[in-house]
Amino acid sequence: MNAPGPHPPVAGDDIVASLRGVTKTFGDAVALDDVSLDIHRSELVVLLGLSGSGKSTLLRCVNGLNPVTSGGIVVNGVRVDGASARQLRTLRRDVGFVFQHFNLVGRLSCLENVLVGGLGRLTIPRYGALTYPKAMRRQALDHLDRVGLADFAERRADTLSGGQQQRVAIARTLMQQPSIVLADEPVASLDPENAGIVMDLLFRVCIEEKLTVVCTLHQVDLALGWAHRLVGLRNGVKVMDRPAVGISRDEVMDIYQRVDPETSDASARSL
Ligand SMILES: Nc1ncnc2c1ncn2[C@@H]1O[C@H](COP(=O)(O)OP(=O)(O)OP(=O)(O)O)[C@@H](O)[C@H]1O
Repeated sequence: MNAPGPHPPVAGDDIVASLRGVTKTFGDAVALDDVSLDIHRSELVVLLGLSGSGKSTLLRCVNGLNPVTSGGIVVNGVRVDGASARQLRTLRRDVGFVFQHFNLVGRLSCLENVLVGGLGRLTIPRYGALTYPKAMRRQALDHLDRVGLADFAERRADTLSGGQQQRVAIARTLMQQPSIVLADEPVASLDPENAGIVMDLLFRVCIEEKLTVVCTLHQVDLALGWAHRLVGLRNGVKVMDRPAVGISRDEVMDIYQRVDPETSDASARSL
């Protein structure tokens, strides 16, 4: 596997997702606290922070899975908070989601799992790979080839290793033809070697396709190697938002310092 990419310049300056003063609470727990953030087209943003700092909640707010408590989110021109169910369905067709646990249908073949990514473009449901249009089957095979799994097309997904399953999930996301990809700790359940391979693959194809990516990650070195921008969360507060170029590992590790809950707000906001 090649070394991480050289931080290619961001292709566009236009903002495709914008969060303004977003707060999300679950009962008494404040998962996001007045977070504002702009994501630019083709930008690769990595969210870092301790477990429970609000990273997954932020991703889920962006595609409307978590309604915000206050504040506003606009994605591809659509106001997510307050969007109708129909608007959300349309939005989600354009926003791919890569999950930690892959979310494949284990009893289906790899090819059919990838084809599922294209369902949003069809008007009637399909059962079995052969019921999809031939052009889509060819496309799905191409995506499997791209992630190095063309030979596994007919294999049941649940017979693959975790790393292979995540590669199928990446092919499924490509099949969806999204403009934005949200990835929630996509390699958290993989061993370090496979984590590196899968992350390199995900970032590489997203950069090649000029996709906008927001990814939560605990692997700081991978984030430093690939991301255009690093955003740090601590106790739901945005404590860092910087281009990845020029930032040191120590500065990134600062995000992971535990803080006294009595003073966390003040110290976090002052960063
Ligand atoms: N559905 C929920 N109900 C209640 N509390 C929740 C819910 N989802 C998240 N939280 C709380 O919100 C806070 C942020 O959680 P979140 O999962 O966003 O953190 P995270 O940074 O993604 O953590 P991890 O790295 O472990 O995935 C935590 O205190 C969590 O317990």
